[in-house]
Amino acid sequence: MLTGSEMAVVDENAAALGVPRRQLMESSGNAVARAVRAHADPGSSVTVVAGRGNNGGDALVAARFLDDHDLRICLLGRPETITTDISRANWDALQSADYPTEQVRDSAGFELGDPDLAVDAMLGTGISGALREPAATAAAAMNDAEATVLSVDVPSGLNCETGALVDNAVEADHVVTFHDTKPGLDELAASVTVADIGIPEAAQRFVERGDLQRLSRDPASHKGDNGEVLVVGGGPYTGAPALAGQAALRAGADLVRVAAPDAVAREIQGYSENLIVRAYDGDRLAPTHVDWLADLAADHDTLVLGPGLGGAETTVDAVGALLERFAGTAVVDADGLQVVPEVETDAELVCTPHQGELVKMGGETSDDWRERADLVEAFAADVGHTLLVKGAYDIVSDGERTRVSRTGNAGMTVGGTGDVLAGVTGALSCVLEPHHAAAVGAYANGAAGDTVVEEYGSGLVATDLPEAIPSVLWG
Ligand SMILES: NC(=O)C1=CN([C@@H]2O[C@H](COP(=O)(O)OP(=O)(O)OC[C@H]3O[C@@H](n4cnc5c(N)ncnc54)[C@H](O)[C@@H]3O)[C@@H](O)[C@H]2O)[C@H](O)CC1
Ligand SMILES: [K+]
Repeated sequence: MLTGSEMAVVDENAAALGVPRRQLMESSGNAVARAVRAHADPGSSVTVVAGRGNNGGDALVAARFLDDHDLRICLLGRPETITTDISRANWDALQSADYPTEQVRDSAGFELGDPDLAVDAMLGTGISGALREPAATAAAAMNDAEATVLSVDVPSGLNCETGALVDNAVEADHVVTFHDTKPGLDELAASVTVADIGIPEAAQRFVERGDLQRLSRDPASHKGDNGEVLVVGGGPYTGAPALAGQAALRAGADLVRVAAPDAVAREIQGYSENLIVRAYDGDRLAPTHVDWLADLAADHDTLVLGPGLGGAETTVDAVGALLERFAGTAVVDADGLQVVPEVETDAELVCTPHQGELVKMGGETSDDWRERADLVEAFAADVGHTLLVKGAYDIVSDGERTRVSRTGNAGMTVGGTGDVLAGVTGALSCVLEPHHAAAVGAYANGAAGDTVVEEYGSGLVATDLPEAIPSVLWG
């Protein structure tokens, strides 16, 4: 099942893979015509009621496949107000070929008549709110008529995010929906057909630019709030937490604090005035710091745990103890990773191992990315957390859903790029669910690398990446 917004992601990913929406619409229209023929004999009367969006466009395509029917095509609105170029092109094609089209200017101008079958192509995934005129009048007429009603994609009036029906929705007898079923279709009395419209499986498997749409939508729980990130890192190393922090800021976090040992706090602050550095005593993380850190972490949306902490036993113990106390979302990287398989935590973790670290955690890997994807999925299910396994193809899995990001290049094997990824993923976790944050994080980090490699070639360094992140994420 796919919601309308998930469908839009897949749709744009298909376009990124070379299958543009116009081509999909041609397939949708063809599928609609097949459904019409299944429910209306040749020679019977068919009235197409098309809205001004792409849902209408699907039916305008279908009309070209229905020359054996007694056809009437009503557009709800003026052709100049058709909302998309591809729908307008299909409207124009009907004009050129002299199909029987009509324009409905207002509700008084609509007369359904008595067709054998009515095609409801008024509204699909683009709906908001109850049906407005003239769609409302047209829906009522379809519901009152004897005609068989065939809805395109969903009955007009079904909210494709929630599955809820508005009060004045179309009551469909049949629905032909595209690519996958939609929320709410199961509960209808209608028969539902899912048509394959030629969206490649890769549009769902690979993270592509369509996934970036997630950033402009949805995060209802954080309205206007782009998040506060706490980086717990540093000690033996100082660059890593600074890189993670700067990357989190470039990925849209409002505030980034870095908690670090006071022996290195000034040095970390010295890298950037944008970071807020909070110091704890000593020169590396130890269990005595956990109470203070747990309280601090609770005031943040996400925790990025690991960059530059080092692998001292006391530090690793402290990481485990901190995760036991933490109940939010944490991105765990580097030396923090080894505690994850054993730790008891209420936190949702995004673990970002490279393949060597994955094996140390107890996971398996393979040179074949498809096999690796299956292995990562199984291991993610085992540990009960999201894994982002870095490689030429990054694999992201929460144990059920598995995505592959193919951005990035050989120049990114330089030190520090993983710290950038952890920071970006931490910031995105403030506004997206962990699985999507990891997928978009992997994509954006690699795409930033692909941007800067053009200038620096194999001389690119990790500090080049954060600056390239904003244009990747927000164009
Ligand atoms: N996603 C895909 O892969 C494909 C989808 N196809 C079809 O496209 C529609 C979605 O098209 P879209 O243009 O985004 O939206 P709609 O046509 O559903 O509606 C937009 C249109 O409706 C007006 N509007 C919004 N709310 C209301 C309302 N309550 N009352 C009246 N009018 C309303 C809005 O102003 C716009 O004018 C999808 O369902 C598929 O059918 C592709 O063809 C194939 C690929
Ligand atoms: K519809």
